[in-house]
Amino acid sequence: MTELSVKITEIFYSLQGESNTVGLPTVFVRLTGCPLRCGYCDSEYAFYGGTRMSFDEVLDKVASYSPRYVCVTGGEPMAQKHTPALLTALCERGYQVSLETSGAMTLEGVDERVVKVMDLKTPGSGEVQRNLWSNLKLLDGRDQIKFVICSREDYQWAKLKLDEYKLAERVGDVLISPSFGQVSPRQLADWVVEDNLPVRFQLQLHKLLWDDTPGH
Ligand SMILES: C[S@@+](CC[C@H](N)C(=O)[O-])C[C@H]1O[C@@H](n2cnc3c(N)ncnc32)[C@H](O)[C@@H]1O
Ligand SMILES: Nc1nc2[nH]cc(C(=O)O)c2c(=O)[nH]1
Ligand code: SF4
Ligand SMILES: [Mg+2]
Repeated sequence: MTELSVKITEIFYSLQGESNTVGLPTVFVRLTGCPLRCGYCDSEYAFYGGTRMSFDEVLDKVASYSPRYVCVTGGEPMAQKHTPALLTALCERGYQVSLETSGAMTLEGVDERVVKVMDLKTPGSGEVQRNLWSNLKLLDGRDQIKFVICSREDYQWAKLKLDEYKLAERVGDVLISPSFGQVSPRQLADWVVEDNLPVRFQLQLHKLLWDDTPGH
């Protein structure tokens, strides 16, 4: 059998800056390439280039940090055909594996053990039409849904979707955060409190700590 490989932008060890494992030491595997173009994307450097690595090379690099948590991100990880197999290989090694995804591609075939963090793209992202709503039925109480808010209109849209799809009842956490530098964190926090929204508000911890430097 030929060995499977994936295209990788970076593998690094840092503190989880997002999701409900925020603050936990985590290895990040950032896969190259994304078919979306969210206006706020902070990972454009992962759109092109990258290095093709065999699964063994990826697994060895991850193991060199002896992590408990591994976060597979990108780019859009699900845009590479071998990502589901890589996720399973990471689970087999005993890591607690999470997947950061736009949910624009089907999540069918993703290992049950993987915690899926699916970003529902808002109108303000410019990619709302890419949301694959059928993915919602593949999420369960261990998974998370995320809204990155660019404006008051985005906030109102998120509120509607929360209600329409009963999102808070489907997943472990619905996360809401400001698009960095676009909406004031305080403003978004006030809206959430005012409306008693069933969400977990968050700021990207790594940006507060390390100022958006790649590799953190
Ligand atoms: C870079 S993306 C990679 C995974 C996948 N492509 C996605 O969009 O979920 C990881 C997460 O960072 C978020 N993100 C990207 N740029 C951001 C910004 N400027 N402010 C806040 N969150 C941002 C995305 O919305 C997404 O939830
Ligand atoms: N520290 C840190 N935490 C993160 N959580 C999700 C990230 C991502 O880019 O997907 C990320 C990232 O780039 N850095
Ligand atoms: S889907 Fe993710 S990686 Fe792709 S452009 Fe949007 S935020 Fe960036
Ligand atoms: Mg990031």
